[in-house]
Amino acid sequence: MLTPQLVTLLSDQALIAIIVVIAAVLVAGTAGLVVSRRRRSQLPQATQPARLDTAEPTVGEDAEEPRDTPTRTLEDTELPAESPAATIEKPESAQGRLVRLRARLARSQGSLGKGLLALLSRDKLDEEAWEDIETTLITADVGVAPTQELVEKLRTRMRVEGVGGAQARDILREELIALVDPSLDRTLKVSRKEMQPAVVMVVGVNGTGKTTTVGKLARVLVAEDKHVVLGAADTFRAAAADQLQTWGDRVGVRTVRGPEGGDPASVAFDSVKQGIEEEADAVLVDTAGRLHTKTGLMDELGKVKRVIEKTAEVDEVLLVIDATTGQNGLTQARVFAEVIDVTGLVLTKLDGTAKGGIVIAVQRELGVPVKLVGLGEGADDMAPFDAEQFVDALLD
Ligand SMILES: Nc1nc2c(ncn2[C@@H]2O[C@H](COP(=O)(O)OP(=O)(O)OP(=O)(O)O)[C@@H](O)[C@H]2O)c(=O)[nH]1
Repeated sequence: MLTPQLVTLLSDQALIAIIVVIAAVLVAGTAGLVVSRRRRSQLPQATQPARLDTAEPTVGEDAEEPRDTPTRTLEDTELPAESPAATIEKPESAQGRLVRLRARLARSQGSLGKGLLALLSRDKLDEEAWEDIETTLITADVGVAPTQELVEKLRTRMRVEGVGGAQARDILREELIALVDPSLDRTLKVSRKEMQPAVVMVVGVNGTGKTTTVGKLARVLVAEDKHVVLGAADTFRAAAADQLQTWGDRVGVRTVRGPEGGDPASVAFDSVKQGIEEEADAVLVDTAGRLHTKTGLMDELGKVKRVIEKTAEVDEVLLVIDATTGQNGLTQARVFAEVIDVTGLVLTKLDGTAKGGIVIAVQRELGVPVKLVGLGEGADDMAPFDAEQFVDALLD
């Protein structure tokens, strides 16, 4: 028989037993979970390939959820106003630039200047030596007629004045300077007239460095505290206007542009109008040179000039020639000179050629002075041309 005490004792023991069993079950369960978690975390990721959803969109399904607001275009996006003053550069003044760039010129033209000097300083100047001098000059693109003229003068002076290393250098220097012609007026007409800005058109075959020249010239003028406006009349190549504007932005100069493929004459007109309104000192107009026929070129450049002249006089037409193109450059120069009155030449890339003689040849050919020379891709690597400094650099 179960007494009440026994019942109480039994139920206490049963209670304890139940608690022990529950505790054991709980402990075992927790341990199992920990172990399985550890195992999972120890498995290398690579062995757990993500499950791929292989359902592919079918025809008519949109790639993304339809939306009820239209996608914003680039034009709609407002850019934060930029403070122009923060990025404006202070260009180097043009004065003394040729002196800074002299070493570069000397390096590229070493074979011309030093080659001539070495030949002239020989103990015996025989026919062979004179022939070598002629070849050196022709190879440096001086041109046949100026070469013969120079050799003739050198021969006479060396005979009359006697030969010696130091004298040879002086004679050569004098005769080269005479050939480059220091008497030519190389001043750029870039000063404001009574009521109007000076207008400069920059022309030349594409790739010669026209846009770069306009940009560099703008810097020269800004360094002289001149107020400049740029005209991107090279509407042929979209990037040309961007390129020009970048040059302008760097020195805080406005660039007037038109639509891509638009009428260059109308952009030129607008830029001059802008220059007049802003009372600018100078308007520099970049033009396209990508014209294959002389008639096309004449039509375009002639029209640009005529349209500008409705409101202002064109003060300078600068023809840009790539010095590395040699005879080709001369041929191009001739064509341009036939279609427009060129007032000055810009010889670019003189740093990249040993043929500095092109300065002499092209001036002779066109009867127009070289006014500027490009001596590198740097923003201030363009200098006003000076006959004496140029020859000194050749003979350095
Ligand atoms: N080394 C050197 N490179 C130059 C000089 N001048 C211009 N260049 C380079 O020549 C290349 C052509 O210059 P651009 O100014 O684009 O020529 P462009 O005549 O305006 O050409 P288009 O716009 O295509 O008609 C650029 O890479 C310039 O950096 C120079 O004096 N020396």
